[in-house]
Amino acid sequence: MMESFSRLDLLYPWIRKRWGRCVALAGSTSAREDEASSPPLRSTTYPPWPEPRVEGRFVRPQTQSLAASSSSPEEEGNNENTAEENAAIWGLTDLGNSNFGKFGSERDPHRNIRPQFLDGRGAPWKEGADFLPELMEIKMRIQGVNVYLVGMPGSGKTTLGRMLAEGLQYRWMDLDQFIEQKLGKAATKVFEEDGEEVWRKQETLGMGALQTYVQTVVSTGGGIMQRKENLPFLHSGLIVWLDLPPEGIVARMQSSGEIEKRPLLKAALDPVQAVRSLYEERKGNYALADVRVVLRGEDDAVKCLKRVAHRIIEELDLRPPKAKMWEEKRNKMKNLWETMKAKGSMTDINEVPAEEGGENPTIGAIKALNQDSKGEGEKKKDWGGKADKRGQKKKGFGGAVRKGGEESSQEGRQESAPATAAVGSQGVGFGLGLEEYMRGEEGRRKEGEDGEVAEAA
Ligand SMILES: Nc1ncnc2c1ncn2[C@@H]1O[C@H](COP(=O)(O)OP(=O)(O)OP(=O)(O)O)[C@@H](O)[C@H]1O
Ligand SMILES: O=C(O)C1=C[C@@H](O)[C@@H](O)[C@H](O)C1
Repeated sequence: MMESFSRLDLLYPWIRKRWGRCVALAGSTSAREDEASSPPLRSTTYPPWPEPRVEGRFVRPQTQSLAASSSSPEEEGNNENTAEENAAIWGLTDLGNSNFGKFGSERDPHRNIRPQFLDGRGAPWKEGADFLPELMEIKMRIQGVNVYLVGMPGSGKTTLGRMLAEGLQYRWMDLDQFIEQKLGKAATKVFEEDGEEVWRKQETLGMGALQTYVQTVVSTGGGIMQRKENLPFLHSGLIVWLDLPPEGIVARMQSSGEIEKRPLLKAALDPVQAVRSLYEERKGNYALADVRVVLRGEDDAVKCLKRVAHRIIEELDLRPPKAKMWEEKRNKMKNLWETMKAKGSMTDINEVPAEEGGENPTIGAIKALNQDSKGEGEKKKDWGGKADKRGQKKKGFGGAVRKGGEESSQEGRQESAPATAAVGSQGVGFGLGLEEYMRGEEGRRKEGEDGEVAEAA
């Protein structure tokens, strides 16, 4: 039962940090060790959830329908766009019946409600309250940035993503579902009828659209780390790799009947071998995530989520992965915001001022994608600069599966992947958090004290 908020609840993360976690978390490297040394979880009272902060703030595009409402967000005192408007700015114009609409702040079903702790299938998730303090601590420490779950198909990104979003009281979005709804067909059909490249472009555009959101957990597609143009987007948030071994993936899918629902996987002669070779191909790229969570197939979703929470906190403690980058981003966004304010409005993404004398690489990537999708569509290079041999032949997950791994051994792929530093140097660039996030907690506190926005961090 929920009880009233006490001061101890607020202090709990710090108390735990000082006395509890040094035993529980320090130096634990394997998932099993994590489990064994978890701090005793308490059945806790928890504070009322704060009002979600306004997200998705952006200058309205001057389209016919929107021009009447406001040309200057400041004047109207309401400068948040709907999800569709943000998506339109990023080139996603035909959202149709998309899931994405749910994430518009005004219509967010999660707004103002307490977490109900349902698991991925809608069953009550009673144990959730036990590790709510950990979730609260994560929420405080990541300051509203998005969490991107990455990992192999079947690793639990959808299931755990929903639960994590609920626990953090974030929005949740499944990128696969979003694309499927936008294109009006299942991923497998897109791969078969239009080719992998079409899917991959939509993934990148979707990631771009998400850059105007904060406080969102995104369950990405299994191939998201395979494209370097997605990395600046992913690195604008916290990337969590759900690392479930191939055996666990196949066992889960077999027991839930999912394998039957995936015709391409079903067609594999040896599913474990097929998943394993895909895993080998990809693990070097997944390893660019900020947090790797080794999961066990036999653990239920609540246990898995608990491990996810522990690992995120552990990683934030051991080597704060993004603090510096987030700070830089806030500053960049502050400059951008001020420029946009000075202009009164912005009509086109192309008008975003180039940073440091060059084109913003993120925007450049989006533009290139848009152009490419209009024209012939030249063959993309993959990470290591090699031409993508798989092209339309590979049917994503299923394509690799069917080939039983013969094609997927890519020695040297890991070495050829750009280092995280190189990713950082592309500049996470654009889009996250906007005004609220730029100011950050400290800025907001300071604003409260002296009535004006202060530099965050
Ligand atoms: N911890 C868990 N315990 C048992 N089953 C799980 C667990 N997590 C997920 N599952 C089940 O495994 C299957 C795959 O999970 P899920 O769809 O969440 O993975 P995913 O990473 O989103 O996959 P994809 O990338 O293919 O969409 C589902 O049937 C789901 O119910
Ligand atoms: O692993 C992959 O390449 C894919 C996984 C799915 O989530 C979808 O994103 C799509 O089917 C491709």
